[in-house]
Amino acid sequence: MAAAAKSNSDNLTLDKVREALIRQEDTIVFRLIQRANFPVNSPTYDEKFASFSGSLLQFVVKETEALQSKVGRYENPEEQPFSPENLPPSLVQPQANPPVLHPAAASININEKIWDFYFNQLLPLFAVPGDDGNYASTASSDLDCLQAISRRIHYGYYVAEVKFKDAPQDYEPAIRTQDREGLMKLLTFEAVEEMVKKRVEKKAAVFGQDVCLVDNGNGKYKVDPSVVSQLYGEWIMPLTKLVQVEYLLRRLD
Ligand SMILES: C=C(O[C@@H]1C=C(C(=O)O)C=C[C@H]1O)C(=O)O
Repeated sequence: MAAAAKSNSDNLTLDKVREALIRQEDTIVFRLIQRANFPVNSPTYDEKFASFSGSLLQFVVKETEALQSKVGRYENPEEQPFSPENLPPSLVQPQANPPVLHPAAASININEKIWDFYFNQLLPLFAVPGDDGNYASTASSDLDCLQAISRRIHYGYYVAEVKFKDAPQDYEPAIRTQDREGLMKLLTFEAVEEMVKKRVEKKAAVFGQDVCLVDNGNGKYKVDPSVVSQLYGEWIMPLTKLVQVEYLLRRLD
């Protein structure tokens, strides 16, 4: 949870936000490993489900998000739905904490981009071709992956907020001129990005090996560690930065 980032905006530090991102890496790696238990299972996506207007996957996403919305999931700014149309309202009493983020965060949802790269580019890199008939498990496992990745990317709101608060004099001129490129330069730390890619590759190797009592496993990984590094380098970090830029552009509204 975003406990560190949420209690009070004065408690928000870049170190704490980065710690939260590091913990989320574990979740993402484990969820990919879980999804890799099943082959691609294309009928989950390609066939219309019963009398529903879309696929089994779309049905699972819509129904799961409706339930989660009722129990307050989307009251957290970093939780953004994939199927936002006609979501039922939360039945949970809103928390009285003072808001940490600028209200603009609520208008930034880039889940369409996440959905697109996940199914069209990432999934074929780590799920083997084939069909074992486990479509329901496949769909919920996909949603688990999508939600973990989406939360990590939309956590960019907090990263941007803390960077802005730490150096408003640097960010304000670029925000006033709506200078996307300038903002992107200000918030990018290439050395941090290189460390993130190396660390997630190592996590995928450590978490995804077969554990045996007699030796150190067979050297095979459940998800190729270089795919996890690619996931971060090509999609997760660029999209986290996109969320940061979108948030900052509206930060003075
Ligand atoms: C998230 C941050 O902002 C940028 C994005 C990063 C990421 O998504 O991991 C890493 C470094 C920065 O270029 C950060 O500074 O920690």
